[in-house]
Formats: sequence, structure tokens, C-alpha cells
Amino acid sequence: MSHAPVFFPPGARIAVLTCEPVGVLDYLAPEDGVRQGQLVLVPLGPRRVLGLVWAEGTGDFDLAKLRAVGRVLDAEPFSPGFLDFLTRAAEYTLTPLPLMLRMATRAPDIDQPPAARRIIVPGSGVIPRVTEARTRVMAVMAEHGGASFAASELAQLAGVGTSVVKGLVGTGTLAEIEAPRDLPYPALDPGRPGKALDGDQQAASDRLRGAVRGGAYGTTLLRGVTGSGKTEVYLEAVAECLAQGRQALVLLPEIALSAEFLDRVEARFGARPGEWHSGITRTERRRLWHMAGRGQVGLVVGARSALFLPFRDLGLIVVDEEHDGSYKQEDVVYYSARDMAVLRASIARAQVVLASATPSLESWANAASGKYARLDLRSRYGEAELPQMAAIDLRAEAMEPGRWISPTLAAAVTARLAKGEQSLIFLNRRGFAPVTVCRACGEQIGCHQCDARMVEHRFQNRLVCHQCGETRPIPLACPSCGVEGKLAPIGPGVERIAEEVAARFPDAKATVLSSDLFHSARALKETIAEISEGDTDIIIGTQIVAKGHNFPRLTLVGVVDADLGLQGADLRAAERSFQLMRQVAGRAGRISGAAPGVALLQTHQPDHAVIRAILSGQDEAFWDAEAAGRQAAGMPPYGRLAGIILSHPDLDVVSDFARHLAGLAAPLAEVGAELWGPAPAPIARVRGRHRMRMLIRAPRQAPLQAAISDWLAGVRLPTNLRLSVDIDPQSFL
Ligand SMILES: Nc1ncnc2c1ncn2[C@@H]1O[C@H](COP(=O)(O)OP(=O)(O)OP(=O)(O)O)[C@@H](O)[C@H]1O
Ligand SMILES: [Zn+2]
Repeated sequence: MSHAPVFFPPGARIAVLTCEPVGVLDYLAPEDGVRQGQLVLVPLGPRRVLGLVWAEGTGDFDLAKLRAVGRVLDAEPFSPGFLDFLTRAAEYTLTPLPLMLRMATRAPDIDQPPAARRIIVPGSGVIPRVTEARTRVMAVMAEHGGASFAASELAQLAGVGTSVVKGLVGTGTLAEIEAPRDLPYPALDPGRPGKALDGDQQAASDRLRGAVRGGAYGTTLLRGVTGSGKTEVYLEAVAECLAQGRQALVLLPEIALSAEFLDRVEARFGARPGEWHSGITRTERRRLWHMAGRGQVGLVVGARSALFLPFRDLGLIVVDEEHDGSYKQEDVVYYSARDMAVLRASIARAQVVLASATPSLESWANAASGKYARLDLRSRYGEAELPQMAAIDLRAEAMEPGRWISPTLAAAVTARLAKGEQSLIFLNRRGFAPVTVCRACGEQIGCHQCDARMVEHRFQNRLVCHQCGETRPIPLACPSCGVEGKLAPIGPGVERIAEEVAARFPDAKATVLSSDLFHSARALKETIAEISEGDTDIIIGTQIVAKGHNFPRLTLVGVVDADLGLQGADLRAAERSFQLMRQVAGRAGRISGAAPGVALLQTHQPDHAVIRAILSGQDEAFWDAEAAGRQAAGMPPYGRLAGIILSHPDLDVVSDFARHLAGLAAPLAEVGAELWGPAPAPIARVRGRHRMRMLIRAPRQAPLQAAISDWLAGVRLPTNLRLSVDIDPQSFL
């Protein structure tokens, strides 16, 4: 594709990519002509649908009978590079182009003009009479740092009636003004001085700045131990990118992390970046989408889907905690934001920084082979030391029945309490108990819709299915045998650990941090801020606490069950356990000059190779061993995998079809790929649909996507059968 957008004069035959399954259709260019990459509304049957001017028309449909483009939308045209990215991302992930277009246009009211609207801004007065509701409104205003709100939006975010907002306007505390929609973001100032960097940090910063200045594509693995200052270093790369007048994108795995990050950006550059994730308002979502296209937002901080914003000139993409599983989307469009970041950057002549203390084996191998550059931050910033790590051998502990915190761990917590320091008790399992069993008949309560057990969530007083989200009240009588009072929770979740903590340390202030306990991103962020500044003594948390947080008073991390991730035959079980344990341990002892932190891992298998690797600190040896194992088995990153997931409400339909499909797999064999399955998926039923899986393994260089396309090309799916292709699968459920 050439890199100058083409202009189509009125009446020219053009190909328009629609958001509908029909894909690309020919139309006539409208009265004033239209440019390639412009968003348009086109007639389709009786409807008008969103489309994108894709290319010159190619069809042989009679020109006189073609319909004309209805309207050209008031949005910056997509650049040829962005069109190229969408095309190649679609080819790589085997996603139909219309779905890609949907991903790239996920902003509300995209077809509406940028008319003026009434928004609320800070006024001049102070709050005359302080009420709780008014304080909440002002807190939301402060938290969003000058973002614009409609009155109703502000009220909703604060959980108050619109009258409270109007009241504050009446007193002059807030003001309601007419403003154009979609205001540019305040410029960040890259010239402000950053923090003084230490040796490794300075060297890494120089290299990254040089790479960004070079204006060519490149990917760098920034590997720095926990607390080494990776964020400080990549903010230097952001500064360079902004100084070059280009845009930067920082992807974070968790919105919970964004609050601290936004503060750091503001401290560094004097203004806040644009934010893109599920917690932002519709107004902001629309504004950011447009400003990305116009080049009027310098830095965007976002979740994985920010990668599909129509940036005008992207010069840098940072993928923070690049090993994190949440970068993989496994719904509708299956893609890895980390890998798509590399694709996008290579087209946009941008730099990618993959930052992590515990890189994925994929990135580690790409750095080892020279495909990526690698920079190392080998020690923590300042005087802070890495935590000391040790196992607690549960076989040798006198565990009390119904308790999960060993005497050794409890004693360590007590010692921290005496010194006024914080402890973190970690268990990567939400809810109160993973299984509820009837002591009369042995029944385990399951979900009606899924092959999954219901998980007791005591704080909500309900059973919850972690597959489909269905909830029901905890029954009194067993649904199977009808006996009352015999249902018993088996095993611990974080809520149960919280109960044990309350019983053991009644005077300590404990806080549970689990994603399901917060109804909004704001509530979660508030609690995290409270933990890092406030008087929490004991944090009880799931993996949400493992990532990237700085809790200054935290000196002890206790892992309730270090064996949890080692079970199961997952290809990445060892890698994931290693990453998670290291990350969670890395929260301890991050303050320079204070005593080093301690991480204690409760385990029944202290001699397990992975547990030993976690404790040893020999990271390179761990990766070498993992790499050797994968290489011997022809597994990623040394071989390629693709998953095929089929589902249908009727088990016979899906299993017959799966067998039929497997019988047609000659195109796979032709490229040297093997097909395993079909077999019932490990979670064999979700939301009432029966699921079958197949797994394809191919040599690294094989044209896997082309072979799969050939294979599936002529196949007709039975009604209501869903087929998904997952290239480079992370999950095998
Ligand atoms: N050069 C510096 N000057 C002052 N403070 C620094 C410097 N580098 C790092 N720090 C501080 O050290 C702490 C850890 O830094 P940062 O959060 O950037 O580390 P990280 O490598 O991203 O950690 P993790 O991987 O554990 O999330 C932060 O509080 C940060 O402000
Ligand atoms: Zn369910």
C-alpha cells in the first residue's frame, strides 16, 4: 500500500469497507469527492452503515447502478499506515476486516458532528455548605484532573443526583459552560527535568532516547528487577518521543495501576495524559478517539484496545509488564496486544519498549536471538535491596484445621505488626471457597449453564460462576439430596483468608484487594491509594496486588499456596508461576534505606524445580531451562500453535462437525502442521454451549495462517455453531 492517501473525485468508483459481515462493497464517491481512509456512512439495503473508504473500486457492477456514499464523517481520515496495520492484524489473527474496523471505531456517537455541548468545569467559589454528596462530586472532579463532563455524567460518577451538581453550579463552586466537544488535551512538556537517574537507568535511557530519535522501527526488551525504576526509564523515552512531536502510547495491564501512573506523568510532564480504558466516560472516550486522530493528544495511557486508536503519528509504544496475561484478548477478536504493538510500530516506524521484571519466554527468546534489543536494570533503585525469599514447608508445619496461614507465617506477620510495618498475604483465588460440597450426599454445587463449580462469595452472600458470571443465593438445603445445613465450603479463597486474618490478628487493620469486590475502577483506585498512604496493616489480595504497585511500608509478602499454579498440564504453568511469585515478592521492601523485604512461600513441594528457581534468584538459568524444554518439544516460541474452539448448544452437532472438520485438514498437513483433537474442551460447557477444541502445532516458519484459511475456506458452519481461531493461544481451556 502506498503511503500517500488517494483522493477520489466525485462519482469515482470506490471500495468501502463496512462494519457489516459483507465486508468491502463498491460505491460512488460523494459530491465533494472523498479521501482514502475517511469514515463514511453508506446505504446498505434499507440501512445506513459505518464504512471506511478503503481503495479504488474493483467490482464490475454497473457504474450507473452503484449507490453513492451518504455522508463523509467529521473525523480525521485514517492514515495509509493505519489501514495497513488493520489489514495485517486481520491477516495475522485471521479476523474478518469488518471486525477490525469495529475495533478501530469504538467511540460513541462517531457519526455525530462536533457540536457544542454544555459541560461542567471548576468554578471560582469554595463549597459553601459541605455535604457528603458535594464532597463526592468535588472528589470526582479532582480525580479526573480537569477532564470535561456533562452534568449527568459527573453526577453518575459521583453517585449523586444531577441536582447536587446543579446546586454546586448555583453556588459558583462549579460552572457550566458551552464548549466545543472534543477539546485537545493539554500539551505535556517534555523539557521539564526528570528524576536524576542512576548508572543502569541512565545508560538505558540514553539508548532508548537515541532509538526514538532515530525515527525507525525497533523493539527493546527493558528488563529490570522489581523496583529498579523501569517506569522512570521509559518515561525518558516518552519525553524524547514528545520532543520529536510524535505521539506515545503506554499500555498498562490493569486500570488499577493507572492512578499512580497518571500522577507520575503529571509530576514529570506537568499535565495528565489521555486515558483509554473501561473506566472512562463516554465523553472522554469520544474526545480521546478524535484527538488521537488529529494528533492533539501527546501521550495516551490505556488498556490493550488503545492499540486500535487511529493515532496520527505514533512514535513509541510501551508495553508495561509485557508478560501479563491480560494483553491477550480471547473474545470475538483473538489478539495479543504485545505482538500487535510490534506490528503497528514496524509499520509506523515507531519504537516499542517491552518492560518487565519477568519477561515472557517469547520476548526473552527474541532478545536472545537479536530480534529485539535488550536493556537490563540489574538492581533496585537507590539503597533498596531485592526481597529475601524462602519457602515454608507445609509438611513440617503444625497446621490447624480450617486454617491456611502457617505458624511460621503468622509469627512473621506478628513481628511486622510490632514494628508498624505492612504485610501482604497473597492467594490467587477470588471468593470465599472454591467448592461448596454437601456433607450428606457429596454433591458439589455447579453452575446450571457451565461445567464449572460455583464459587462462594461470602461478602456478597452468593454463589458465583467464574465462567459465565451467573450468581445465586447460597442455598440452605442441598440442591441434590435436599438435606439442610450440610453444605460446607471447601478450600480457601481470599475472603476466607481475610476471615482467618481477622480471627488471628483482631487488632490489625486488614484490607482485601480482589477485583470482584469493587464495583468501579474508582473505588479500586481509592483503596489502592489508601493502602499505600494509609494505615492498613495487612493486605489480603489476589493477583491484582502483584503488579507494579509501590506500597512503601510493605516489608513482608506471604504466599498462601505457592503450588497453586504448578498444577495442570498448561504449557506455561512454570513460566506463569515464576512470573507471579517474583512479581508479588517484588512488592516487598521497595524503600531505599529501609530493611530489605521478605517473601515467604508456603508450599508442599519445596524441592519442585519451579519453586527452587523462584527462590534461587537465578533467572537466566530458569529461562534457559524453560527454553530448552520448549525447544525440545517444538513448542512456542520455537514452534507455533493455533487453537480452534467450536461451540454449539447441542453436543452432537458440535462433535459431529468437529470430526467432519478434522477430516478436511489436508491443507494443514501440507505445511507440516499437526492437528490434535477434536476433544471436549477442559471446560466442556459454558453458558449452555458445548465446547470442543483442536490444537494445531506447526514448525516456526510454516505459513500457518494461510494453511488455516485454506482449510476453513469452503466449510459451511451449521446454524448457531461458533468457530473461533486463536493464533498463539495463551489459554487452553
Ligand atoms: N532515578 C530515580 N530517582 C528517584 N526515585 C526513583 C528513581 N528510580 C526509581 N525511583 C523510585 O523507585 C520506585 C520504583 O520505581 P518504578 O516503579 O519505576 O520501578 P519498576 O521497575 O517499574 O518496578 P516494578 O517492576 O516492581 O513495578 C518508585 O517509587 C520510583 O519513584
Ligand atoms: Zn456458569
